[in-house]
Amino acid sequence: MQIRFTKMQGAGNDFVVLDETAGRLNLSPAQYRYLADRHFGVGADQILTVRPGPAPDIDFEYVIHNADGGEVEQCGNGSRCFARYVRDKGLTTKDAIRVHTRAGLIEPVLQADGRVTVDMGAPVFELADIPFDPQGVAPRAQGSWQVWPLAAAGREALQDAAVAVVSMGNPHAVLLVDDVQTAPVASWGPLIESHPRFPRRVNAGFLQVLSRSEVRLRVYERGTGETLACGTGACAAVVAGIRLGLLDARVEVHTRGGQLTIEWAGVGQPVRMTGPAVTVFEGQIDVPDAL
Ligand SMILES: N[C@H](CCC[C@H](N)C(=O)O)C(=O)O
Repeated sequence: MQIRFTKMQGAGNDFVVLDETAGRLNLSPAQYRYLADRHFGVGADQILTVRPGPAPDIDFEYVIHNADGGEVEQCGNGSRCFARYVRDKGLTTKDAIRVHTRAGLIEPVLQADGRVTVDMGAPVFELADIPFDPQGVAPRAQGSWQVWPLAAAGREALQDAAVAVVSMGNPHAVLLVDDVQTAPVASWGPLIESHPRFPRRVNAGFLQVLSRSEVRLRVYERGTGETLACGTGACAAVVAGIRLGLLDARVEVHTRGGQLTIEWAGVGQPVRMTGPAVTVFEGQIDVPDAL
């Protein structure tokens, strides 16, 4: 099957964008994996699919698949690239669009400086909605909030690890570290991602607080591994930092791939994320029908 695609990146988190506004491609998980493969396919952290909106007052639908081929609820960096794509392709003339995702409605706004600001909706803390199953462990008070121990059979390396848990429509576990450069992302990331207390797995964020308005963040993403940036991860990390009493309402997040600005006014309020969205190249690829 010949497929046209656009390669994009937001703070180094990279995407293959597919246009289904004129009809469905009906790809399988194996075909999504093929597109994301950095040796046999195009190569990307996630595959973003553009579809017509499900209602007259909603401009588009946005579908996200991780590199492992699994469909997920939300992608922050991808939402900015999505907005850039539909504007540059002339699929809309608006600078502010309403987009339906599995996690609900988001509203990206194209800024004059080329960055994109997205209302990512309000974070969710109810454990069952993360989802997070404590499996009998109790939270530990930390600062003005709480964190959850991760010690478990088969995960002895996580003996001293405890995380804040937040959903941005997709699940996040946020671990405070002294230095992201030396943080055990490669070793602890997979152990947290597939931890049995997260029934749908989880994105694992490693957060270093530099000041009340500046942090460094690395994320081992569910279904993809460590990425150069994670937009929903930046939102979740700042929300956790604010609830723990460590951060103010507007925070600059330094990731390995670039800088994101996250703003949150408190529980019940939406998280606003601002950052880059760049088209890298366009192409066409023959995706095998049977994989
Ligand atoms: N790996 C994430 C999806 C992509 C999120 C990330 N790329 C972002 O920018 O938010 C998950 O499984 O929930």
